[in-house]
Amino acid sequence: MSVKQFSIEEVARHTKEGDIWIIVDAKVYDLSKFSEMHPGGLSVLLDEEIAGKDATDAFFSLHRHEVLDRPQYKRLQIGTVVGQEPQIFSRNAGELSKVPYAEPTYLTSGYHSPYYNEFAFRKFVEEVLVPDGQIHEDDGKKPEQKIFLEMAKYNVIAMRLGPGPHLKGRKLLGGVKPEEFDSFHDLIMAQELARVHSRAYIDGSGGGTYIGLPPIVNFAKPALRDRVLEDVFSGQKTICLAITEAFAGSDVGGLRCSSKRVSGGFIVTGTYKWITNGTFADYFTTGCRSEKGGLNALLIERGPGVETKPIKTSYSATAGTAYVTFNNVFVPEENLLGEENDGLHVILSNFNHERRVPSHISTTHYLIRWGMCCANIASQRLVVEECLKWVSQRKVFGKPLSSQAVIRSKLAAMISRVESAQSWLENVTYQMSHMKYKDQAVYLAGPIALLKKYTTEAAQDTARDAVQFHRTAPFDAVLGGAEDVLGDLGVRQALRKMPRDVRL
Ligand code: HEM
Repeated sequence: MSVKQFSIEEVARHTKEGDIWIIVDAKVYDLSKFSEMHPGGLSVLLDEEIAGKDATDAFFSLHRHEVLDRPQYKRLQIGTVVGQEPQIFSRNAGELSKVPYAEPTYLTSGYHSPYYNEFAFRKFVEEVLVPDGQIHEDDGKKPEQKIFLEMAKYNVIAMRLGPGPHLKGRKLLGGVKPEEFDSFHDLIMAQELARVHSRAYIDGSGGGTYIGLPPIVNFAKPALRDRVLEDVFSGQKTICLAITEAFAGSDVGGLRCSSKRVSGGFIVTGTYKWITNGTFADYFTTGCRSEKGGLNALLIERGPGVETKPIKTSYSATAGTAYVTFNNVFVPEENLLGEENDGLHVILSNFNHERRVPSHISTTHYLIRWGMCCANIASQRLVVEECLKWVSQRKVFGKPLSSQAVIRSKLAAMISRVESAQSWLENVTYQMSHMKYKDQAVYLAGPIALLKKYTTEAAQDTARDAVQFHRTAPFDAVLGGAEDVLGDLGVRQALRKMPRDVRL
């Protein structure tokens, strides 16, 4: 389709209320009708530097590029400027970013990595998960059923459980052979999933499976295991892990929910809180107190006596976080996981991607912590990319933010943090993929705990720096002058007042 072309002089004739044209990146926009509805107001568009002019710099100093890609604004474009070509393009789904440090080195042109072969997951994330994620991050609803089916089609649900025998015989996304799927594939998936920009949605689309299914893989009787695995891996049903109580928090040893032996099974009564995916899960992997004082690990199926209510958390309700009540629920014998009264072992061995391994309380969560590090570091990298873009396009007093040394110094710290965390993560992942499973807990639980500590501390520093660039929360830290700018102002004033007659 040919695009209409306008001369700069023609655009310059449209400068009045009800008749405003502007140019952004060689594209001509007719804002005549939109100007009344413009969230930034009419007057800024009527400004003599804007109406009828090339407003590219002013536009990118205030908006993200994606504003122009939204259908309702895209149609405001009526043509292009004669002799000019657009220079700014959005990255297509699956493509790599060209912004420095926006990709780990193994994905950056010109760099090498000792660790990775190619594995394409980004296209799936950006084409399938991102659009649905953006909708449900806002409306708080469960990810669409078609998303579970799409993930199932490429065995993504099974892959999100990490390497292990559950992948055997499956055709995996990216053509990876099941026996070759290792911790680095796992890392790539976790990091690419962070691109959805919605932690809650990622949890909603598989968080419960990640922690609720391993006990089934490892401890359920074959008939139950095969049925549940088929239901979950095919995207038909979902599972969650219910082991945190209002009374006990995450202290599984202190669980109060009770399971009483009856003919053919157990009767379960109790409540669980903060259960990810609980509002919609079909299966609940639980630990319940046994009459002998230990725990019974049971798979409870949604049915009579099972009630789930959403609870408010600090992230979106799309994760399906629930308060779960079991009221005299009958659980058949075949849904017992592992041995009776030995549920603590089942629960503490959880998060193992592979077979049954004796576990120790202090090492229990190391794999889940490793997964959190992957996602967290990837999110920090996204922040670095956003900040690099913003400081280059945002103009203050006629100069980009990046012209300020204090801004560049913050960026240097952000980049250093993310690169060091990624290198440490890759080293730990290399150990994971070369160590026998039973050795991992012994050698890696400590380093992963430290990596997690370093990563989350770094993320908080990076988030604090980033909001200074973007003029958003934390409220008082920016209102009345951003901390870094005020710090610089204070020191510069002190330096001006330095007496000439003092020396060390
Ligand atoms: C194609 C043209 C434009 C479209 C579609 C557009 C759209 C929008 C939208 C959707 C917002 C809400 C915030 C956001 O989503 O980023 C916004 C805010 C704003 N726009 Fe525009 N805009 C256009 C051109 C301009 C121009 C040329 C200026 C010139 C100065 C301008 C000034 C502003 C201001 C001051 C705000 C408020 C920003 C803030 O709250 O920080 N806009 N615009």
